[in-house]
Amino acid sequence: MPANTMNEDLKRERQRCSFDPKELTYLLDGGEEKTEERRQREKFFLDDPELSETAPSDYLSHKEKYEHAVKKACIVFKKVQQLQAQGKAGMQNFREVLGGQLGSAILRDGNPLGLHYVMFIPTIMGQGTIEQQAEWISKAWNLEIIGTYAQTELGHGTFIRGLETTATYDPATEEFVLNSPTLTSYKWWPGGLGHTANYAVVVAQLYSQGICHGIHPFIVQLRDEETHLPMPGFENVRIPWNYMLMKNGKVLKDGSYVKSPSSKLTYGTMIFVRVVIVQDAANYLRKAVTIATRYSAVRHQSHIKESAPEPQILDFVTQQHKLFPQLATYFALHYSGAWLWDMYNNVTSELESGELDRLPELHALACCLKAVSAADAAQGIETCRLACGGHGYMSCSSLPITYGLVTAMVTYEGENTVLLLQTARYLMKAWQNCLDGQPLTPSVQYLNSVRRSFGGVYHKSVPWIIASMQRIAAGKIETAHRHMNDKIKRGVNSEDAWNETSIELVAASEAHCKAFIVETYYNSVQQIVPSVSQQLGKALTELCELYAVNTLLKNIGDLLRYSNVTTGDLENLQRWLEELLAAIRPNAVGIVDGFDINDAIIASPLGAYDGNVYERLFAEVSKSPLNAKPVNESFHKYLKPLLKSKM
Ligand SMILES: CCCCCCCCCCCCCCCC(=O)SCCNC(=O)CCNC(=O)[C@H](O)C(C)(C)COP(=O)(O)OP(=O)(O)OC[C@H]1O[C@@H](n2cnc3c(N)ncnc32)[C@H](O)[C@@H]1OP(=O)(O)O
Ligand SMILES: Cc1cc2nc3c(=O)[nH]c(=O)nc-3n(C[C@H](O)[C@H](O)[C@H](O)COP(=O)(O)OP(=O)(O)OC[C@H]3O[C@@H](n4cnc5c(N)ncnc54)[C@H](O)[C@@H]3O)c2cc1C
Repeated sequence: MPANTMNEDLKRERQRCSFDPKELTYLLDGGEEKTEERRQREKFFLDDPELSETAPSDYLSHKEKYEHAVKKACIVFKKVQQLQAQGKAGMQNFREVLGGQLGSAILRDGNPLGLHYVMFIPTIMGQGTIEQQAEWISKAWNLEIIGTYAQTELGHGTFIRGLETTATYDPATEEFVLNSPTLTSYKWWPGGLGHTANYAVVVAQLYSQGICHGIHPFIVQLRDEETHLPMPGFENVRIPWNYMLMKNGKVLKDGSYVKSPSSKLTYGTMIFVRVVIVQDAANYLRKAVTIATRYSAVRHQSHIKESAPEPQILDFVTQQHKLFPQLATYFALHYSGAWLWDMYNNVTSELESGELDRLPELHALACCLKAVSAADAAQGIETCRLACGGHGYMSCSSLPITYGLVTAMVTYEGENTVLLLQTARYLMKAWQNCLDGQPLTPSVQYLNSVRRSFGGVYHKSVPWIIASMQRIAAGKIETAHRHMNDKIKRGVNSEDAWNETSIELVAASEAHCKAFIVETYYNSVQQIVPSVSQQLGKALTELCELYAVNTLLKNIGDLLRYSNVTTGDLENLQRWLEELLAAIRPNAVGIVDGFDINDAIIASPLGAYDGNVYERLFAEVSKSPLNAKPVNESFHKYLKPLLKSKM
């Protein structure tokens, strides 16, 4: 590939952009200094020859992939320690390096230590007493032990009250006896459980004095610290009394049980990971949309006008309609995720001082935001793949693997439908409170005002769209609530009525979440615009408007059902959408440049900064071991005899 050549189309795109992409980068990183620190950090890892790929891991066997991943995870860990020693990395950077987009670029096939950092350590911090934290945290930080989070069993992932593993307290020896007596009680899915971890937080039903007290977390050693040989399996395994994490519920040495202020505090780590997922989903989406946008600026195909040369595929308005909403969705999830992170931190510190009031609202928001961000990012990444035609299907494009990582988010840490139903539970109570004139929490305040009006007159503004989406959400909440209560009045018991209404309940939850995202995104942009250049402010505003208009247009049926919108208003909305796509078009490449994702993290011939798509694609396929020899052995072994036999 010729060195230092830049694709001519991308050069032109960069000249057309109305703002300086660096300004966007600094905004997203939190300042120029932060950008510089991030870039240095990335360089520190990506320039390490031991971490850079000599050949794509696609061509390795499963076993080799695992061994390769462990080797790299260990190198990464040592490098993080070096940074920490120099005061250049904190907990947040740990997450970025080990779990964020940098981590996923270095450890393309998964991080064997991921669960150690994302769930094992946070569980000890959130559920362990001060003494237990003192005992376990430094060992875990220094990787003297490697942990995982073993909750899901073969028979149960969602319904954790139904877990079968038991931990029975024996006061005579001051030990817990752990048992997984059936096939369905085997722990199944925990990351790193098979070969990497030597300890786990095991979630089990606590029995003491003959009474079951529900699920609780226990630290269990899985493998010998020296030989790494597995400890005897989960049949009557004894662990010391103080291996039960007892910050919340406790068993005293005599076996009496002291209840937690809320049994749901045991579910705390899950809330933490759901909050983290919103940001991660956004970051994976921005990587995919960077690839697809740059590719679409470089790729020429077909005609718009027969007389003109083949256009960049980015000039097809349908292509813009595939990609630009994904650009906007990134920002929407980024700002909603940041908002949720702040709320999480505030509520967590309130919990520390015994205040539990805001936990239900946090749970309701974390559930629906995790579900919607995972689903929308997965769908958005798939749209980006399709937007790259055949080349997007190639594994080296990085789009299939990115989709694979994000679609897993739909299932893990609470399956999406199940989480939306948790939010629906909260919304049904909120609607009842609204009817009863009871106070409402901030995120559902809108129900009060929307209840009184069927809709305002159309005006071309995001506040009108927010109001419309709130009307849709309130309408759906009201309908589900009414339908469920009608059933109950007709004699259906409340649990069956809930199940029978659950399609509408899930839809209500999604609508509530979408209204929340649009409002949070809009408020964030309103706050930012005065502090940035007029050009960047305009670009950010257009993206926000696009997200709002496009989301509303995707819900035309609901809009017609729940507001007094006219068909003329819908035509106005469609025109507005088309105007926005045209306005964003010149800035599209500048926006993804502003994301400032290093080429090694992009890891796709379609999306590199220089736009040398075809040269890079060719270089990539040349790496396949299949292409090393002109004739593969299988020809002589199988094809040739078959061809001969036909002669
Ligand atoms: C630093 C390095 C980084 C490295 C980075 C590497 C990358 C790495 C990527 C990540 C990788 C992750 C990998 C996945 C790891 C797993 O997937 S771990 C397993 C996760 N499992 C789950 O999420 C299970 C989902 N299920 C559940 O959460 C619960 O069973 C359910 C669905 C919430 C139901 O629970 P339940 O006890 O039956 O509750 P339910 O009767 O429905 O409700 C009772 C009450 O509790 C409330 N409630 C339920 N849950 C909660 C809660 N959490 N809080 C507060 N209240 C709650 C309800 O709102 C309800 O309230 P009321 O309406 O009665 O007032
Ligand atoms: C990549 C990956 C990594 C994971 N890592 C871990 C880990 O490290 N540790 C760990 O403990 N677990 C882990 N898990 C397990 C994960 O948390 C569970 O798979 C998840 O919680 C879903 O539970 P399930 O598999 O039992 O699905 P199920 O609950 O069996 O879901 C199957 C279907 O049933 C539906 N359903 C279930 N209950 C309800 C309901 N109440 N109402 C309506 N519909 C319902 C669901 O919507 C879904 O359509 C991981 C899973 C994956 C995929």
